[in-house]
Amino acid sequence: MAELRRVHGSENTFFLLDQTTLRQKLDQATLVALTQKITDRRFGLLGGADGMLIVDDAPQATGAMTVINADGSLAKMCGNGLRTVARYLSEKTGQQAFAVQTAEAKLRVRHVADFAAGVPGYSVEISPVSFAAAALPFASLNTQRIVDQVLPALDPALHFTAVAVPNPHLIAFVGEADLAGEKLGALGRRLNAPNPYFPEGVNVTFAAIEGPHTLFARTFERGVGFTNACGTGMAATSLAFVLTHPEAAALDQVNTVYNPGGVVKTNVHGSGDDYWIELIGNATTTHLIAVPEAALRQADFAGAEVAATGEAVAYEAYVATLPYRGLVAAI
Ligand SMILES: N[C@@H](CCC[C@H](N)C(=O)O)C(=O)O
Repeated sequence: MAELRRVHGSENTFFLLDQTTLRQKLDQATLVALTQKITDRRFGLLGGADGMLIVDDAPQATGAMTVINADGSLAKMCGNGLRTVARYLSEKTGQQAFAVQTAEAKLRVRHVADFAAGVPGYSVEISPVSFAAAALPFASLNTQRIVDQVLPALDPALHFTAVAVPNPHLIAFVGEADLAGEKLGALGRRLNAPNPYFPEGVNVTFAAIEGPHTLFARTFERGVGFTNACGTGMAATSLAFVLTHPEAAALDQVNTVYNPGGVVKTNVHGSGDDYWIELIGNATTTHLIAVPEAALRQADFAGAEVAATGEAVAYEAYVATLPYRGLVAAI
């Protein structure tokens, strides 16, 4: 039997598969086909998910994480997913603080004991950070760097910041009306279809500044569409917040970033162009799924045994205590 987990960070949902527990590892094409089928919102397992997290061995880290978006595309990083992988590896190995190998970097992760009552929390490092056009990549925008800039080709008035962490993000600070309106979806769809500006697509986040060190963020994700939260998006947005709104945010200060699925804490560190961001939030396991390995290879879940962990109840009770639930309902 193979074991899968359904996990989430701020209700950004994934299926987690540890390749090291299989008799024979799944190849890349099989993993992509499995991801597309299991995450499908209409026909997938447990209502689908936003993507798949593949755990594997790593020579110089406790484990490795590969991220596959719901559409089958590979992602360089996933902040919410990394917290759930950190939890999985922490419980597997007994380690509280260790490193996980991701596509471009070995990142530090650690257990956070006091995130919220009944809600396991983890802290993860988001890096490397780059503003270079080639790192996102972007083109045809008459600039080599986008920080607090109006880009008439994208919108006549919004001020954008673009940063790779190392997956690509485009951020604009907006009023709450634009969080709920059509603008984010239209821009996200446009920049994730064939387009001359972000040829590999981009995660687009709109964020409202709710007070000092406080944001509400909503993301249209590359390879997925709207998600309840994007961890790297909230980390990248926190960096943009520090750089463009010094009256409300600063380096080495904790930010609270609310999102449709919950809340995270961020802290931006570094200087010059050398930044990294700490992302702290829940790492919730909602289901354990046992499926014969042969069926897993065929993405056949007809005989899967699914057991709820009960953690969803504690998480929902926690989220109900958070502010901005009226805004969430309007989104
Ligand atoms: N939800 C994730 C990001 C997942 C990858 C993204 N869609 C991409 O393709 O870059 C997060 O929590 O960071």
